Amino acid sequence: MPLQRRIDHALAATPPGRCVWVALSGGLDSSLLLTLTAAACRRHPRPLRALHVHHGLQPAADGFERHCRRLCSRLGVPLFVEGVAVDRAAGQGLEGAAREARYAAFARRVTPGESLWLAQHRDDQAETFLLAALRGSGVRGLAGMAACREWRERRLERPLLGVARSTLEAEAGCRGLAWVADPSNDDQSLDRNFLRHGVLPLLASRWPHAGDALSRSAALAGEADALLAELADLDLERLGGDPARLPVAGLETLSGPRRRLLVRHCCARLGLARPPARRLETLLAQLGAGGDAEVRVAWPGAEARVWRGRLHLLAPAESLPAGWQAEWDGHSPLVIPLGEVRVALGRADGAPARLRMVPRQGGERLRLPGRGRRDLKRLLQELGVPPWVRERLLVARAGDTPVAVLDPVEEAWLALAEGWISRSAPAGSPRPAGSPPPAPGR
Ligand SMILES: Nc1ncnc2c1ncn2[C@@H]1O[C@H](COP(=O)(O)OP(=O)(O)OP(=O)(O)O)[C@@H](O)[C@H]1O
Repeated sequence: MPLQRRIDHALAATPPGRCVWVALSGGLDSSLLLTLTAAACRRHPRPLRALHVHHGLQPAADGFERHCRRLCSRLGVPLFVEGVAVDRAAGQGLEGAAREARYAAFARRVTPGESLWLAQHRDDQAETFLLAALRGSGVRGLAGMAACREWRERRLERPLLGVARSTLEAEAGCRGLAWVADPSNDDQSLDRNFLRHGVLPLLASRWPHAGDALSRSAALAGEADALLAELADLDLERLGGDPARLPVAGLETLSGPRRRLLVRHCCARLGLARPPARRLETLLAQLGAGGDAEVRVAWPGAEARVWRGRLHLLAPAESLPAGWQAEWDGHSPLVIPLGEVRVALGRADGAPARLRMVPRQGGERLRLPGRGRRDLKRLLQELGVPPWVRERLLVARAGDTPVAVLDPVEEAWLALAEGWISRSAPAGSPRPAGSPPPAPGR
């Protein structure tokens, strides 16, 4: 299909009125994508904007921005430039850190409900497939980049994913299009560049359709991955349907591969990082060992615990700074170092409250309505509160007296002393403290 028609189709499939953003690096692919999309917008009018992220990592970066400005002004497309600070010390390599900063900038600019178009093409997909194979990935990694998917309530699309780089180069040549070359794309110490310049041309010299074949394999792996997700959903349904609390006995009825699949799938459903293969093996071996041994296996971005026969998948616990406590009147927003907690608390008789919020220390006793003074530890056991939740509890004290117990992550009062009531919370930020950040994906 001719390139322009491909983009026209993609735009026609975008609901009228929905804003389309083109992520414009200034390279050949995204400069061409913007040019084609601007032309398509004349036939299928949609609000169109370009977004350039200035990473500030190399002297050439100002030149990228200048090119983007020139191109957008020629096409009459509004350009937004986002400067980012790349955290080189984040332990994921410079490329990974730049990518994370770029996606954070995309999320800042592009509003939920809008579409973001990226210019990756078929040869990028072939490289991604090979990189995944060289890491020993399963079908999910081999599937590479999705042509279209939901991302943080936005629509992420790659309308050029089925198009060969050579086709894009030819089209840009015919149009006399200008673009900027990123010198870091020639650095063959980077794996992707080594594949691009060294390996793929060699493969293509023997198998001219190598790029096409590899990207077809990626698409087939994507289909297999979708089928596995359906299988995992069926298993999850059979085991009660709660991805955060899987029954260990039910898990043990599954074959090893299905058990691994289900745990990974549940992590994804919960927005948690999937466990690396070896961590997952450790976890499942501990489950298989049986008994009440306290199982706790953590990996970056998530952890798993077993309690009362269930495997709990959790965001990693965030702890409060040592010695932290806060004065609170019970109705103003309660802000703790983990975020804002949307709860309110008051005296039943309406008298003003002067409270101090402190982490639970142990040994607290509460006077419960109709039950007298009760030991908090026993009370939490009776309520079936898991140990890791007990560790994060805050106690509201009036003077020295504990009057309420708060789970700041669930934003819920677990116990209230006689004379105290939970009130409706002040309006505030929608993020519950401790909720995991959405993971960037493919
Ligand atoms: N600095 C940036 N600002 C905005 N979008 C970007 C930026 N860098 C990359 N992108 C988007 O992500 C896609 C993939 O990035 P990648 O680094 O593989 O491409 P590139 O070689 O820099 O640029 P191009 O794809 O335009 O030739 C780009 O096509 C573009 O849509």
